[in-house]
Amino acid sequence: MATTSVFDYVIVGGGSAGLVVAARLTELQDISVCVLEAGGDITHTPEASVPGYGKALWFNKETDWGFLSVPQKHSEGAVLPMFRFTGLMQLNRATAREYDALERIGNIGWNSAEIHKYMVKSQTLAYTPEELAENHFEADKKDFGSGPILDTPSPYKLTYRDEWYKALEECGVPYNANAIGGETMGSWMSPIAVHPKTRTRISSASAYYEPNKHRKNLTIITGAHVTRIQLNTTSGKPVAEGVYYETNGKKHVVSARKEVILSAGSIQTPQILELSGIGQKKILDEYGIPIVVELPGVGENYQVGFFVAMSYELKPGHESHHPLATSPEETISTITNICAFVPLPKLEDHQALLDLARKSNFSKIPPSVLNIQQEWFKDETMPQIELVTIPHFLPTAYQPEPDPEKRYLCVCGLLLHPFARGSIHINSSDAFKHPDIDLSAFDNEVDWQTFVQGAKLTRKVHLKTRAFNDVVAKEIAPGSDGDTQEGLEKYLKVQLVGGYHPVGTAAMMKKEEGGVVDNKLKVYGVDRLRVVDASILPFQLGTDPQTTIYAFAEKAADLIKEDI
Ligand SMILES: Cc1cc2nc3c(=O)[nH]c(=O)nc-3n(C[C@H](O)[C@H](O)[C@H](O)COP(=O)(O)OP(=O)(O)OC[C@H]3O[C@@H](n4cnc5c(N)ncnc54)[C@H](O)[C@@H]3O)c2cc1C
Repeated sequence: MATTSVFDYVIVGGGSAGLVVAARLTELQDISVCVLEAGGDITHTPEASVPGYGKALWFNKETDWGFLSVPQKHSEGAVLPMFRFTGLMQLNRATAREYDALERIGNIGWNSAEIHKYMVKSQTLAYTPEELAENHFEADKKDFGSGPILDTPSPYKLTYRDEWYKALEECGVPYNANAIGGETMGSWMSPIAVHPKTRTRISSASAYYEPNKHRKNLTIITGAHVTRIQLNTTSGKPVAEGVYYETNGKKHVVSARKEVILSAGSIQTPQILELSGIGQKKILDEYGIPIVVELPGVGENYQVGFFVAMSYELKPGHESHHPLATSPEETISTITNICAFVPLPKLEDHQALLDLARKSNFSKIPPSVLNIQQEWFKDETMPQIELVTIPHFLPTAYQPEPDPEKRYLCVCGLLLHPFARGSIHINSSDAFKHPDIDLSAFDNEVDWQTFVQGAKLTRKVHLKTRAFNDVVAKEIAPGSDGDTQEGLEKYLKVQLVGGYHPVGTAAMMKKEEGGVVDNKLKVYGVDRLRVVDASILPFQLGTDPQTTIYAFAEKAADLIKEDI
């Protein structure tokens, strides 16, 4: 086995977080960084750069890992696809209280003011004054800086946008003119990450890597599958000295003079830790991996949220994505999302849900987090359900093919703060074998009943409001099956999708509560090893996570620089 090279920092994973850290560290010219990415560089392929082509990447071996969950025993044995490709590109932020909760559970220096500072650093408001007015978006300039991620409006105009806002208002959910200012409750249109001139997707690859790829101190090796961390255990506390990886069946090791940074995402970061001997002894023993650091929280605390989509046919005169459209101008319409963030009191039967939550025992949730989650559940303004409209056809058993003459609307209902805690663990010592991904979907009645109420709200908005009466011709799915409690619940179980936002498997929490990293993102019990990706989030945020992950990675880069 040959040592290929030595760098100051080795980053595992060139995704959303990893490339931000690489770009910021290599601003220091005397620091060398190597990023190892298992996938290829797809930044300029039409599938990755044209907004709306995202679906072409799902289940595509070249671009998606093809992860599947283990059968979900509380959801009729469903095996859910766990896509790992970013498809939509909504740039949303959580409420300020959610970021403050990071500090409330013991992570000093992680609060809304601090995260806001890094959101400002990473994001630029790229709306013209006319676009702000047209989108009823009262953005505050202090929430943006001149960072590489551009927040832009979709150029596609929805014919039913204002009716949708009014329909939500009829259901008690007001319009929110600045939902990225710290309070997300309400309905609004999400800013998107699409370049205003080229109409190409903005990602950490296009925004943080492309402009800096000429740097002599930045090396990216693609097709490099990291198999484990090189740990030196000869002098007391184990030290991360590099990583082992494989390219085209050839084995390599790359050394890190200063640190190894794991940014392999919520599914593979815990996998790599376990393969390296960091995790639960019982699991590592089972696969013959010598234990280096016993850290029971690795791979636990997995939260992903859940969603289900419903499908509507629009009345003549209303526009949406043409099912056969492929040009960038046309496919961009599929990411023109109006969304609504709905707290519990806006759902029917919310008192019953509160009673249920009070009586339930969530033994897998650490006490400090559970207190906060119960507090949010009661909160009049903390969203628990998100409705997202995606203006295109949804193939279902009810109607597998679109009628090209007609226009459709698909609406997803998401459970934002699930009480379920799943896990991701290795099932082999082979680094190429997918780990067991268990969402624990609906292992508790509170999640399930809240999800059902969210679906009822979705149907009410689209079928029972005056404002939307002239917009929807009919509901295709679940259609009349949704009129009975039994029929609706069956539909939700069959159409359930595991969320796209996995977090929590290397949580930034106290070690005794199941934490894996401290507030400097250092792995407990190991020197020179940090985690910087979505896995550090100890709880699910009620938002799309990308902007938060960029901000976390920006902060992580500063934390690392402080130690140089
Ligand atoms: C379909 C879909 C749509 C989404 N839409 C949105 C949205 O609209 N807005 C939003 O905010 N968020 C969205 N998300 C979520 C967002 O994409 C993720 O939360 C975010 O990318 C997570 O960042 P990360 O750095 O933790 O992991 P990733 O971005 O997944 O990066 C991890 C990287 O590590 C690499 N890697 C893994 N294992 C290894 C290994 N062993 N060796 C080498 N490299 C490895 C992976 O290939 C990957 O490139 C969406 C997600 C999906 C799946």
